[in-house]
Amino acid sequence: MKATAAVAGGFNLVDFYPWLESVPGADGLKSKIQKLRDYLDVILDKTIMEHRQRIDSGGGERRRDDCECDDGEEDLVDVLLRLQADATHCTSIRALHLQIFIPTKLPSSMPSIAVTFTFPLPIPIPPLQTKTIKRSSITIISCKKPHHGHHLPPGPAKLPLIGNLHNLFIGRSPLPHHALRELADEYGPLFHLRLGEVPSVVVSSPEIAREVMKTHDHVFADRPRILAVDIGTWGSQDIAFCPLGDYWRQMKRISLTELLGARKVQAFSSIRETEVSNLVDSIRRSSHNGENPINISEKIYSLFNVIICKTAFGTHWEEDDIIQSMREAAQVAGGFHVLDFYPSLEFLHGLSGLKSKILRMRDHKDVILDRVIAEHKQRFVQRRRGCDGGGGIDDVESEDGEDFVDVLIRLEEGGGLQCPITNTSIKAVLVDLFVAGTDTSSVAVEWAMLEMMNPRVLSKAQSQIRQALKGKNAITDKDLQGLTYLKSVIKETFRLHPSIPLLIPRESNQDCVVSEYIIPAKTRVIVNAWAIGRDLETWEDPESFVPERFDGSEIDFKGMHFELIPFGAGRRICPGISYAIANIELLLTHLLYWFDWKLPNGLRAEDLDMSEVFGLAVARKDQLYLVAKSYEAKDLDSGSVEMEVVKVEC
Ligand code: HEM
Repeated sequence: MKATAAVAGGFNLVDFYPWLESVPGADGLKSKIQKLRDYLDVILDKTIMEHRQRIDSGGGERRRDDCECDDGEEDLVDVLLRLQADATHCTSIRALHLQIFIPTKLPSSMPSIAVTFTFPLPIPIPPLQTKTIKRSSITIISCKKPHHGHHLPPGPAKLPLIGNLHNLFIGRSPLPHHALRELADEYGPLFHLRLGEVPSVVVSSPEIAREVMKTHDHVFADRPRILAVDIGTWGSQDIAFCPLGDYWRQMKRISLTELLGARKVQAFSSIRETEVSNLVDSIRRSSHNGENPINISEKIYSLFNVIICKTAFGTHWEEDDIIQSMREAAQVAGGFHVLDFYPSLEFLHGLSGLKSKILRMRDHKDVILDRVIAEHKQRFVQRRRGCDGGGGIDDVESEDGEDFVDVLIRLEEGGGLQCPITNTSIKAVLVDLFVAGTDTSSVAVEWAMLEMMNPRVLSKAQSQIRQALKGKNAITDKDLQGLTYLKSVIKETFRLHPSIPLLIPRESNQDCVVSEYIIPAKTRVIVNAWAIGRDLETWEDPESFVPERFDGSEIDFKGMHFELIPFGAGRRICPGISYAIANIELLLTHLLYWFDWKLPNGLRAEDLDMSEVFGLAVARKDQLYLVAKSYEAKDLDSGSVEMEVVKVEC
């Protein structure tokens, strides 16, 4: 070490005549240094190995906080090994400058030695501000970092190859939104993970959600490419997963103005009202005078399936292969398949059989949707011919009774779009709307019904509805305005059970500082709306279902209040909010107006297993069976018609 210090002083002949370096053996310095280095190599390798062994045998279990503070436990080798293990820091480092003072007896011409080593990439950069750490005779006094001192958010240590997948899948809840909340409890509301190959951050507080989805929305509005979804949507030609760009902008605008806007939601009201009335009849029939508990989950799902089919395609398919393949598409869209975390290993999708399964599902959808589009195009041409009074395409632009396919064909035929619509993009958008519009709404109603098995909430909701609609035989959208308690029940349901608990993943398109941490470009951003809805600092008694918490509160779910974001926020916000809420409100009003509900066999809500299954939309694992006591409109004045309930199958 002394000898190293002496040559590092820079008073050697070769330092003044750099060209001498190429002269073999000039002033003997090179060979001297090489000898020194070889000697140090042996000693330092041994030292590093000993430290590594100590860390591996338990010293490595130190908590992050302990490691970061200058607590006298770590020496310099420990610090550097810890940073090396935490590979996340490699991504943002430019260089690490260590200036080392070696206080030793030196030639009198040199009062002390200050040697600066500059380590190039990928030496990891420490997650600390410029800071002095004294360790025996060595002092790190400067540490240059990019991004003005910002570093990555905290997170658990990464393992080679799998990164933090073990933190998600081993020893924690099997449901990603639960596991991620547990991690947020340890690492805070913004933490960093490497999921396989994918650098990710997880957002678990309203404040950080606001920063990501509002302040820096332009940075975080892209979507990661999820292979299964990409194949299933003909190369992400849909709206939900297509990359930010002109195509997405155009299709989002079309979805908001032509497909799901207020005018269109109003235009679809007759489909909604007819189908909900049909469901009421079907429940009356299936309850067999109250003898059979009803599988309400199935009924609700079928209803939303019919409604979306009719609004999208103008017709309705029974539950068959295509519906099944749409449902399976929803499962893979969750983006938590382990293969999604190894994008460079696409061939694994092939080996696992996932790719061929998705291709099979897509081929099946291809056949059916090609046929649907061809039929609609034929009808479009006939309508154009029928009204060809010289007006051409304008004559068929009457939007009455248009379903989604009609609208998209009209826009395709009309031309003039920045990004032309093709049959393939129509198919991708249809799959999107079907997947996004069915399960999401049906699980919301299912959770609402389940939470209303709390008799206090149920009777309060029913008495407001029955009071407001007293004597009505037909209920329409217009009757729903004043149903404030029902609206609070829906908000509370979304708070505790957001249909898509982790929203749809986002991806950053450039480096960005959030809450004083740097989030590099191409980081996957997961917003845990489920954890935010249960945040202890935001909500009082967050685990309880209390719709009254919204009394007199302005909080709603339209993307302005980041404590409640079941539909997301910012430019990627769900365009189907009005459509979904119109369906959900009408259905719940009918269910509560026409029937009294209870759990079969004297069960209470707290007896139910609330376990969930993960997919794009998260439903309860078990289907919900309920018993209905039916009311006829005429009975609302004169009292209830009792329908006995006997059998229980749960
Ligand atoms: C309860 C019902 C629904 C819930 C909870 C829901 C939730 C969501 C969420 C969380 C997102 C991602 C937002 C973000 O990244 O910030 C989303 C996007 C989307 N939703 Fe919904 N949704 C529902 C119903 C619907 C319906 C009925 C449709 C259409 C028929 C629909 C179509 C879409 C589309 C196209 C996107 C992608 C938007 C984009 O990426 O720009 N959703 N939805």
